[in-house]
Amino acid sequence: MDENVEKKIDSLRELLDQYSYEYYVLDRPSVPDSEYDRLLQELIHLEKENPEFITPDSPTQRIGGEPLKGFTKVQHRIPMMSLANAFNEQDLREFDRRVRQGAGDNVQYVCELKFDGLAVSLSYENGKFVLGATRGNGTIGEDITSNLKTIRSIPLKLKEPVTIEVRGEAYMPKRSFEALNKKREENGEEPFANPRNAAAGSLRQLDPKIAAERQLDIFLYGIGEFQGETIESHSQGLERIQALGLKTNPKWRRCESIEEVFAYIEEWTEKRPELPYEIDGIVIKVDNISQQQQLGTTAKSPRWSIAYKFPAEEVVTKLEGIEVSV
Ligand SMILES: CC(C)(CNC(=O)c1ccc(Oc2ccccc2)cc1)c1ccc2c(N)nc(N)nc2n1
Repeated sequence: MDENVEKKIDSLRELLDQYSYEYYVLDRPSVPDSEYDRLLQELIHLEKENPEFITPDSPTQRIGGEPLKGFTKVQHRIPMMSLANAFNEQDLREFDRRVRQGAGDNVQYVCELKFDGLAVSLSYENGKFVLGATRGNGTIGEDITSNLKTIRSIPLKLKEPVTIEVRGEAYMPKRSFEALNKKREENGEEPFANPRNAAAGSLRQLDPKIAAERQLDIFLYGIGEFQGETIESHSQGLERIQALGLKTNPKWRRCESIEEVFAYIEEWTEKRPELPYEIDGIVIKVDNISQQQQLGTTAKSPRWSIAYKFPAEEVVTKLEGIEVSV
């Protein structure tokens, strides 16, 4: 009897993981929600009757148990760095000149959208999600594993049993932000100023049930440690973590020159309002890893990457009838 139950539980988990991946990572569900819910209820029922088969990576374990008393500290083996800023074309040409000076003229860049959320690190051991942490001060962060487990686009099990630590940005989509603030105002609570604060506030909740209601999402954009595999370029790294079942943002692009970087910035300055999530700039990275190592880092940020920040949007406030722009 137990033999069949275990097989049934495993096949339900596999199916639910696949459906969850299609819905939350690919944004391309192959079954209606009702089918997913029916299978999940069946798995919950089977696990209740056979608790000895419950494993931490089961889809039923996403919303953990009791609220935490506090967050334990986590030391990042590889620091989580911040980005130097560029505000105009001249800053970017300066960056390009410095990169060519340090790594030679044959350099390619990768451009990515700069997500305006909370930088987090996800650790997987033999393909199982074991630790999620905030960036903190770059060296010491906080263990928010139970809250990150509630983000449906974070797989509890990778498509391969690798040991890897990846970095990315947890964020609140614009629609979730508007819905959350509407509810808060209806309940007489203080609305969040922006999706970034809302995401940070949600991940700082001690009760995972609250984080689970906040409909957060994530984009992974970097690899920290990767046991047994060497990555030659940043773009190859993005493709590899996507193949593992992790959610990356598809809008990244390889650029052969700083002129192509300008074109990418132009394109996304225009398209920014249509995006379903906030971005506050564009991140430019040298693609080749050995050139990254040649350029190295300062104490705070890599010399091979820079963030072009969009100009702060004009906020016009009416003060006693006169219009002022701040
Ligand atoms: C580039 C990096 C700063 C990540 N990289 C690192 O944190 C990092 C960490 C150790 C590094 O190298 C070291 C290795 C060992 C010791 C010291 C440094 C290099 C980069 C970054 C930061 C924020 C980003 C963001 N909001 N959006 C996108 N799209 N990309 C982003 N990329």
